[in-house]
Amino acid sequence: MFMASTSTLSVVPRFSPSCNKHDYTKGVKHLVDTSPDLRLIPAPYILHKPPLIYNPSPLPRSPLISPSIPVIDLDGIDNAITSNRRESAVHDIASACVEWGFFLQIVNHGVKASLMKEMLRVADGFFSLTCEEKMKYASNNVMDPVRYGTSLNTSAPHQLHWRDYLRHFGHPLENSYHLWPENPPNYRSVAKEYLEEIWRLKTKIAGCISESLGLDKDYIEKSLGKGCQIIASNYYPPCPQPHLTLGLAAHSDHGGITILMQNDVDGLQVRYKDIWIPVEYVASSFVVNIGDYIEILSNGRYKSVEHRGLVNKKRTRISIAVGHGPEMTTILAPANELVDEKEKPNYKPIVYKDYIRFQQSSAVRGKTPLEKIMAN
Ligand SMILES: O=C(O)CCC(=O)C(=O)O
Ligand SMILES: [Fe+2]
Repeated sequence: MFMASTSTLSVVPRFSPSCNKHDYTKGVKHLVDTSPDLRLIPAPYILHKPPLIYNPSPLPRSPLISPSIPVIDLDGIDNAITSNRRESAVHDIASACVEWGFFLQIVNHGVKASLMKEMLRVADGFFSLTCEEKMKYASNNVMDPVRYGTSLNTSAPHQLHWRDYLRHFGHPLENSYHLWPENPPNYRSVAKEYLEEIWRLKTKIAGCISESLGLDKDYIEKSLGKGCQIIASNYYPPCPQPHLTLGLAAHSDHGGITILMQNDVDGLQVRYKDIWIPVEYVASSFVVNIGDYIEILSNGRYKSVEHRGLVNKKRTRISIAVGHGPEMTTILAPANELVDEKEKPNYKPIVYKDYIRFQQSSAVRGKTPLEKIMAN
């Protein structure tokens, strides 16, 4: 979930109890709401040479240089009568992996459109609370079960990004439900229903990925043990100079399977070979990508793919990413079935919790954290 460039401005967001103007730790929404004439973005948000590093202008839609993200239809994949539907979904997933690493949009996924909308509404409601109320959830500890914050998810010094976020654990619900935001008043009930549905959807997708790797259908699901689910709601307000900054720097996700939905404002891009492809909004769909955990488990057959978030001048973008990984104490390592005498493990074993801490202990993103644990 994070940043590839190096920083020299070294702005460290620090949290203080009062809500003074231009205290950037209060969030970028607070900055925008309290600066009606904001025409230039403050210096801490300006990234070095962003047009060169990030090329944020939308790419022309030519099939040669701008292929579209594969769309996979999950309708009927668990129905014995339409078992060919499953075969074709598994086949489509395997080819998307070869072409894209693993990054796709899914439709007919079984989650009600009304619940998706409601989840977006309560996330928006949270960001619209007073600054004082949001700051009750602010914390500098990246492992805290509930956190409101701004910019990147690290307490290391970094240049600011045009994003506020709310992150908290989901499944297993009993560990953190009582700590989730109390407002808006229906936040907890809607987020609970949403996260339970997304957990089930993840199980369906994990089955297809396992099969496409030639593993038993429940291989990945079993490998998660009790599992770990983290929801990150991202809020990107309009930005007067979007070409000078980013909402979220290029990163790969640390977990196994991320299921993301967004409002109808574009901004997500995925790295395809060496160019950035915009992920266009498809109503009622989810964007699904694998993270570092599945890259490791597959011994590199499937690659976690870098993605990033751009901002725009006109409209607030909201995205809700739900990541799924194994229990925190799990040792990440390639599946035994996928390594043998000829094919050695390509990654050094590491405890999941330590990998997350390692990834979030610095502002260096891209795929650098994963490269650091590669075996050769
Ligand atoms: O805003 C987006 O679309 C990307 C969010 C994301 O990649 C994340 O939260 O890990
Ligand atoms: Fe991400």
